[in-house]
Amino acid sequence: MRQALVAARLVWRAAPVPVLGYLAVTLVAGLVPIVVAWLTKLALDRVAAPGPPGVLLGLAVGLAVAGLFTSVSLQGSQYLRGEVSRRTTLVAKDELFASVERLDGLARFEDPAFLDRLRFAQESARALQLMVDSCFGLARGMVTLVGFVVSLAVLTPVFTGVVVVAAVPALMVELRLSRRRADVMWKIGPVERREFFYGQLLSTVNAAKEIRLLGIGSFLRGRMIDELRTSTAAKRRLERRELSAQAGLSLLSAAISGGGLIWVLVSAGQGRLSVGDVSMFAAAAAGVQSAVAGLVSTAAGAHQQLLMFGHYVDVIEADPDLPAAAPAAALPVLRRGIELRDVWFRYSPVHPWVLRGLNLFIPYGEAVALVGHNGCGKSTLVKLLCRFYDPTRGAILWDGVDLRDVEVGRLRERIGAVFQDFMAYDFSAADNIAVGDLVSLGDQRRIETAAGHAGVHEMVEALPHGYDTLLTRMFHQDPDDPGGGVTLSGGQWQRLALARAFLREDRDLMILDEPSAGLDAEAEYDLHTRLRQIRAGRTGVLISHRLGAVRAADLIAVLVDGVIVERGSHADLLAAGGTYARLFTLQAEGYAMARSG
Ligand SMILES: Nc1ncnc2c1ncn2[C@@H]1O[C@H](COP(=O)(O)OP(=O)(O)OP(=O)(O)O)[C@@H](O)[C@H]1O
Repeated sequence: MRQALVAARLVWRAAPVPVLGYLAVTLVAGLVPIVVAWLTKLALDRVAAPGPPGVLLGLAVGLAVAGLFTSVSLQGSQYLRGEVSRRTTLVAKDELFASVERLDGLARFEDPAFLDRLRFAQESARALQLMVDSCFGLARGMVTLVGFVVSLAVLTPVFTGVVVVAAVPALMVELRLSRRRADVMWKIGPVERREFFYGQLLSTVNAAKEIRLLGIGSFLRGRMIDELRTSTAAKRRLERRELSAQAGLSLLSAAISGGGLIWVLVSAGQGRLSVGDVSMFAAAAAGVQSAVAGLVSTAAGAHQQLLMFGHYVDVIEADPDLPAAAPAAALPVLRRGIELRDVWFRYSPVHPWVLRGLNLFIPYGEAVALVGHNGCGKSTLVKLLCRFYDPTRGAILWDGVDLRDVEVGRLRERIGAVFQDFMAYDFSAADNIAVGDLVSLGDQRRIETAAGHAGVHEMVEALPHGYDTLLTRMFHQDPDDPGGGVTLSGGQWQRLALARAFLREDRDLMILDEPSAGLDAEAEYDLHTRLRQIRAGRTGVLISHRLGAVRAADLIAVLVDGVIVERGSHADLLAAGGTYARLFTLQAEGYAMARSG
């Protein structure tokens, strides 16, 4: 019922007029077969016992009008159906992705069950029309059924009862089958998602290099086909089961019709029924049975679509993934600093601890560098600062205010960041930068300044269409250009991501996670010099494995096994002779050996 209500409200909101028109045409179309059957019976009776020709003519005109309506209504209902479909898909998709956008954290996107649900929800959003079709099909079937049942009951009440009662097991069987179908679709959801993943992998340019060099194309194709075989086998099993159940139901209805036909012919032979009655019986018996069969399978279809639509409802009504404080506290402009107080974190109860009671103070106006081995939790800490997850235990305090007490959007407005796995959007160069702060969309001066800070302005200007150059070869630059856009190098992309972050340089906190990993030595030196100038006196967190890049930081914190084991300036840490000193010396020796060797 919940799904049905949500669906009905959505369809009504999206397309009230077309849906009413579609319903009206559908209901009238449900009446037409009954009208035709009665007109035919009356015409045949007139032919058998001739009367005034005007009556026959009137019946013939009536039949012609019914035929005309059938063909016109078919075109009209197809248009209205299309209109309902277009409008509902638009609204449903918008609503679905608005709900996905409302998920503030990342955990749901790492939950396979949620991802399966989301895929079904997307399919349901596109196929909402099928549900409307089924419901209207039910209404139309009911109109036809009631009309024929009444017509048949006039001739033979007993036979009518048998036909109607025979529909009950059919309905039960079909409903069971539809539940089973929805069950199977849910079970094979992950299989289909994996198949889709392999398909994507085999057709994207990013994977193409490695797949070709390593020669793993047929291996991946094999895996894709294995997944497809698994889902196909499950569907085949389901359809065989459906086939045998439906064959049984067909046998039942054939036996009932055969019995009825024998009775009618015998009665007509004995003169108890007219030729028109026989034709009425044939039309009504076939009409009732096909209406019952249609109703049963439409009801089953609607039932299955509702079950699938349940995933859509679950997604749009999903609880927030990060608890929201009510009322939310105000987030002050940062003046003292950010404190991570005894922070424990693991990605889920089944994952190991990443942070284990970490304490760190990021003072206002200072640059703090995080250093540590791969996988020690540096990027995780950054994700907690942006509140993509909440600490499992402990707290993060922004000038004393717990991040959990403020609205997530307010917090993120105060942060600029370049993530280690930054995005390369298939947009123009200008838009790739402008998404860093949407108000700058179209503000060429701001975009160019940010690009200048990131040392990428000249490169972008030299592109075939300057800032308007499309940075992808997936789409055409314009319809007359067969070549598509351009592809940037890794380092060029990284500078562009930096330009995006520089649009937010006035924010309270700037996070740079490996901002120079893809840059050449000169560009790296240049970047850090610029950063020092631009970010002087501002709060920042910098992560880098190149220790030369972090030595100028006000504070360097060394992370080992989820806790900070050393903190201090470059000089302090070198003097302390601990982990940082060892790592720094190793790197410095590497360079020195390279120079001497
Ligand atoms: N989304 C996730 N779900 C589960 N585990 C994760 C997730 N992201 C990271 N991890 C795990 O958390 C640990 C810390 O990862 P993190 O990315 O924070 O390390 P890092 O210090 O930034 O490493 P690197 O220097 O290699 O970038 C790793 O063991 C990693 O496997």
